[in-house]
Amino acid sequence: MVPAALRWRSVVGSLVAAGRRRLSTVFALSSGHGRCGVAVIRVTGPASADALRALTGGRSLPAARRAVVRRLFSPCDGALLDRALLLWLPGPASFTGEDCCELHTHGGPAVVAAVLRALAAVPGLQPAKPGEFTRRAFHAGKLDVTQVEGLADLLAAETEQQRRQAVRQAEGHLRRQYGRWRAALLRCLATAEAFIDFGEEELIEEDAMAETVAAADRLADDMQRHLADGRRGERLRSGVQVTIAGAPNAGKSSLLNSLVQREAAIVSEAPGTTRDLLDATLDVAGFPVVLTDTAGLRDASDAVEREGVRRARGSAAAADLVLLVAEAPRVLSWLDGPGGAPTADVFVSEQLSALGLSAGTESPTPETQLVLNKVDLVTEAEAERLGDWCRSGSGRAALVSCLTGHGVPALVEVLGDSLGRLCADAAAPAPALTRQRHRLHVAGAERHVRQFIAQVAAGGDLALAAEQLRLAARQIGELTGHVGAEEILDVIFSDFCIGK
Ligand SMILES: Nc1nc2c(ncn2[C@@H]2O[C@H](COP(=O)(O)OP(=O)(O)OP(=O)(O)O)[C@@H](O)[C@H]2O)c(=O)[nH]1
Ligand SMILES: [Mg+2]
Repeated sequence: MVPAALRWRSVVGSLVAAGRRRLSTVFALSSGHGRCGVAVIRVTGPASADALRALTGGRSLPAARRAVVRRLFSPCDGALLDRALLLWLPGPASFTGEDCCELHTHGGPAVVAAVLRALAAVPGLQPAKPGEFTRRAFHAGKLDVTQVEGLADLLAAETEQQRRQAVRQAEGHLRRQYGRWRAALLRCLATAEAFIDFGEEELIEEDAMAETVAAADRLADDMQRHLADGRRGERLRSGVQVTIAGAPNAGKSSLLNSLVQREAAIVSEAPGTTRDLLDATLDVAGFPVVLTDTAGLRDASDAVEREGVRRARGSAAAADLVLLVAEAPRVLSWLDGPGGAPTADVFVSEQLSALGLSAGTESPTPETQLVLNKVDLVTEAEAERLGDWCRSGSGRAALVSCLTGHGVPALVEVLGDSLGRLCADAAAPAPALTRQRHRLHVAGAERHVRQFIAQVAAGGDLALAAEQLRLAARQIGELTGHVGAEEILDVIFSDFCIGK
């Protein structure tokens, strides 16, 4: 009878040799850290089968892709570690394209630590770096860079709409669109090159070139449409900037607190309470919002307040949406004042310029939603009159009392509709680009395609024109990672989880 320790040593010994001649195999805890019911530990690489055998006391591998329950032992001394659910996922039909296995162990930190120690003792195995599983999937051609980005976004998604956009990108929606464009570019390039080689011998039909130019034109238009999305996909990914602005004491900080449902900002009856910008994140109808409270806008004598006002104006100018807060009683007296009763739109633009928020000629005035606060201080009839007046404009009425909470749910609904317009529709058939990187490459590709068309139209050298198509295809290649992916992957994985 061979002693258990010796038996285990011989299992380890035979694996040492195997480990040395093979590529690396990596493992990591893929589920979250801390105490939990079940922890998922993943292994990928050629020694995955050895790892499974080493931890199950040399038993044969389970059937592929069938969950089995087995006891796990330390490969060093044969000690029982846990009873776990195992999955054997042989390549290439696995996430990474390599042989993989998953160990679903009990989630206690000591169990996880013991199983990770046991895996580290298997020859050829080493801990995975952040994003290493996904990097291997990319190198196996399972994912392109846009899908890797989609996965990163899916892991970071905090709202429902972000999740929807990210999951579609991870599933390959952008990949397919860019793949079609690249294929179309290569077809155009092939015809152009055939013309260069054989055109003079009249082996190519005359209208083949005209068709190629027409196809390039359609492609450039597709790219242009894709770019003209008002940054809606990027906004959904990174959050919509909503700035609360208005005169001092209008109730801006009170509104921020009502929307985020906590006392995030200081509220007081002294005008000029808020000095600095205060950000709070919030999920409105599944859309991610960064809500910013600002200093009340006025000509301040105090230097600190003046700086606050400057920052407030900057935040409003850069915002996707401004919530312009005004006090309902003041608006009423303004309506009854000598200026008569102009429409709500006129009021908004007058207010924007009086507060120094209208952008002038350089940048467009930000989208603005008027919010009339302190409706608890006006009569019901007056509130009704204000509501009608608001509806006379292009915006929707938002009469609230931050003190009583009246009208806040209706404002959230109005806000949700605005966000729906400002963000990409995650269910739309045409996927939206979600990063500035995408925008730069698509814009570059479109520019080259248009140059190709212009050069052909001008009767220029076809070889030079064809070079533009090659450059356009290169831009799309960089976008999807067919060209120069490593640097982009390094950036993406720099904040990726270990175990993914
Ligand atoms: N009656 C009434 N008072 C309100 C309401 N909302 C805010 N207030 C009061 O108005 C005062 C100013 O509120 P804040 O939220 O600090 O106003 P603000 O616009 O942030 O003011 P600054 O930061 O100074 O520009 C406080 O005394 C609040 O309690 C409301 O709906 N009704
Ligand atoms: Mg304030």
